[in-house]
Amino acid sequence: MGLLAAEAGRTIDDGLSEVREAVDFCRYYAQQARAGFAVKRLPGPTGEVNELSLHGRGVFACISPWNFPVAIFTGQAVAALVAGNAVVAKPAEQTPLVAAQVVRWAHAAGVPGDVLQLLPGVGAVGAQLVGDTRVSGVAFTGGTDTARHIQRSLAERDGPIVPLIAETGGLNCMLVDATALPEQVVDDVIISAFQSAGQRCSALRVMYLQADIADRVLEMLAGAMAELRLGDPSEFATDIGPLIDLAARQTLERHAERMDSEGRLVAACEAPADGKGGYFFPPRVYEIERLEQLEREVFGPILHVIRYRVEELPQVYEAINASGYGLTLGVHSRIDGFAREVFQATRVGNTYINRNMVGAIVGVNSFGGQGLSGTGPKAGGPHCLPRFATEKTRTDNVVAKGGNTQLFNLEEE
Ligand SMILES: NC(=O)c1ccc[n+]([C@@H]2O[C@H](COP(=O)([O-])OP(=O)(O)OC[C@H]3O[C@@H](n4cnc5c(N)ncnc54)[C@H](O)[C@@H]3O)[C@@H](O)[C@H]2O)c1
Ligand SMILES: N[C@@H](CCC=O)C(=O)O
Repeated sequence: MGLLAAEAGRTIDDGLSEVREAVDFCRYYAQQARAGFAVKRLPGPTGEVNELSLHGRGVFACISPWNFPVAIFTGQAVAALVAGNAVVAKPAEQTPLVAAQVVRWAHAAGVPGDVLQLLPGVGAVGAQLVGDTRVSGVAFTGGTDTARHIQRSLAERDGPIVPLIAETGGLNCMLVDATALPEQVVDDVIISAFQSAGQRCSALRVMYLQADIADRVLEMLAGAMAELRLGDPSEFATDIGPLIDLAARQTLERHAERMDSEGRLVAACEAPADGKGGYFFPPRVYEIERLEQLEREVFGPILHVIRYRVEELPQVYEAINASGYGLTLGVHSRIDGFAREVFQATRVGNTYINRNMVGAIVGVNSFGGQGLSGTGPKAGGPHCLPRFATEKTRTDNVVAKGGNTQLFNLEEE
């Protein structure tokens, strides 16, 4: 957790949840593999034995981002390993030290060195890895544009056709209706939009707020933001640490400049008293008119708010689906029917009702999106491991060896 704070700017809370998630991935995938990789007997005509089994594909390239440099790095690698593959793990260029530490521990725990190899380097190193025909599958987590590069590169490659598992970004929305409890909304919005300095793919980017309660909720949100403390991520008193690097801050500054003219600034947090030791960006909330004003994911602590009237809900669902992203979604309402309607009307991977929308737990909130947000299967979910494997069937005409012995063992009913 110390290394996570120093290298990735993760707060103590973030570090704790990352370590826990990494451990959860190890235990969950081990359990899933024991249950799911057992040979399955398939039905068939008498005298013929049919079996289905799962096998590793070969070498998997696991390419991970800097924002969960322990949990995602570990989750990808252990899923591929437990499915019977060897792994070349390429961490993000911003976080090679934590990755090296995880790999050292894996080797110390008994994973052979030639079965799990660390390949630190910049994006071009990942590109070279993907282009190598000895790689039999790619698990990627990162930006949507990078996933597209990888998909194109795999399509152009000679040799076997290999799977790409890609988990990417989101333009995540929350719908808050007039029956929601404002205090709970504000707590959950603060966590969803600003925890980890908004550097989570799952983070809330756009809150749709029913016009009838908007002023009150925004006033409370501004009050809660005034309590947030930015600073050294290794201090317990810190709520929000720095951004990952200067480029990230510059991107947010450019976006904020555009929002200053296109939107209305509702609230902004205080910069840390001593802004040294990191690229800080105090959280901000802007009110905007339409979701279409955001063309892509804004990866940091900037929340956008759109007021809506009940009769506009069909257009709200349409806008969310038309964005093409589909990662996380929040609903705050005390009307079950409304939450159900939102769930059914939107094409989104993870919907959270009356709670925050980050911090998916392995095996509980199996995580992953659709459309521009990823290919699936969900990380930490029951359908994940088979995608890392290849399937074989074995059909044996046992009659040819002297008969179907099973018939002799049948008991009379
Ligand atoms: N859906 C999810 O589960 C999930 C989880 C975490 C982060 N993310 C997304 O990740 C992004 C932030 O992470 P990032 O900035 O590290 O993403 P990124 O796409 O820039 O980099 C991710 C990884 O890809 C490598 N890479 C870059 N170019 C490559 C190429 N051409 N070929 C192969 N590999 C290449 C990088 O070196 C890094 O290891 C955000 O968009 C966020 O939403 C998604
Ligand atoms: N699984 C994490 C997000 C991973 C992406 O950054 C969450 O649910 O908050």
